[in-house]
Amino acid sequence: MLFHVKMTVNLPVDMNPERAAQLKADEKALAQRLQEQGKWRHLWRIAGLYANYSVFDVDSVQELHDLLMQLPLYPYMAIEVNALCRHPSSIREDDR
Ligand SMILES: O=C(O)C[C@H]1C=CC(=O)O1
Repeated sequence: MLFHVKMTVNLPVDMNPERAAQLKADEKALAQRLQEQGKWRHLWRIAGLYANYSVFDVDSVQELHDLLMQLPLYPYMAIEVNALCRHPSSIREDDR
């Protein structure tokens, strides 16, 4: 199942810089692990914003929920989720 996810990060302006750096490093490590596993299929920066558009490929809504909740930056994110399905005009045979 594919889901389009928008994540907007809002770190508190008074957050300790070392704490912020650690959260970002932990987030990057998990994001790269999930990409290697094929769960986090696309990750794009939204130009000009501390935000991304992502596509997740998961087995269930519950799995998506659990992945998002475990992101280190989750407490500081606004997240929007849209379920995707195949477009009848798509020429990509490998997309579900
Ligand atoms: O930078 C972001 O968009 C937030 C988050 C998503 C992946 C990652 O490494 O950090």
